[in-house]
Amino acid sequence: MGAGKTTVGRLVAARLGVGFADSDHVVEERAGKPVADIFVEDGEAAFRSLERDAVAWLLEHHDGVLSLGGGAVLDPATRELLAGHRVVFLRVGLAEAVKRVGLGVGRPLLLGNVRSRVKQLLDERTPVYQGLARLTVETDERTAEQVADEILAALQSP
Ligand SMILES: Nc1ncnc2c1ncn2[C@@H]1O[C@H](COP(=O)(O)OP(=O)(O)O)[C@@H](O)[C@H]1O
Ligand SMILES: O=C(O)C1=C[C@@H](OP(=O)(O)O)[C@@H](O)[C@H](O)C1
Ligand SMILES: [Mg+2]
Repeated sequence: MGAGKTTVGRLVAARLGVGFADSDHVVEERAGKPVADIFVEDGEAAFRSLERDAVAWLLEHHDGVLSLGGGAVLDPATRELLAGHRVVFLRVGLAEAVKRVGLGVGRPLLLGNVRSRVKQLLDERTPVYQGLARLTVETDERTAEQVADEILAALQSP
């Protein structure tokens, strides 16, 4: 969270002239409410189930750039579906992630102590992200535009 997946994904899609989708947006559309409300009213397991279905649907039907929520790849079935896709890991450091997510409003997993939650999630998830990524891009001290440029350069080189 806060790595810039939604922001940078949209920029990369615009520069390539292809479609853009974000799994959180599809989940919100299907549920008819924001992610934060799904967590509070239905629980994380319900969110993960909607997320798994949304990602599976998007990987089959959406052509272009897809941004996932930060926890989507914790699901083994989702990881399998991503095999063969050009997965990009946007790496973000603890301090920068905390700065970007602010109070964590809209990101229910960060409520409470944002810094300690971000640290815990980075520690748990970084090996998963590294294992899946074809390309890893550092995002600290770079604008979203610079991150998008780096992804495009790397994906377009042979
Ligand atoms: N490289 C960057 N540098 C500074 N701010 C950024 C960068 N990428 C994204 N942001 C900002 O950080 C916040 C979180 O970005 P977002 O795209 O929602 O991240 P994610 O989808 O990975 O959680 C947004 O306010 C966005 O404008
Ligand atoms: O990391 C996570 O588990 C989550 C990340 C969020 O998306 P972003 O990574 O786009 O903020 C959103 O899917 C939900 O709040 C859970
Ligand atoms: Mg996002």
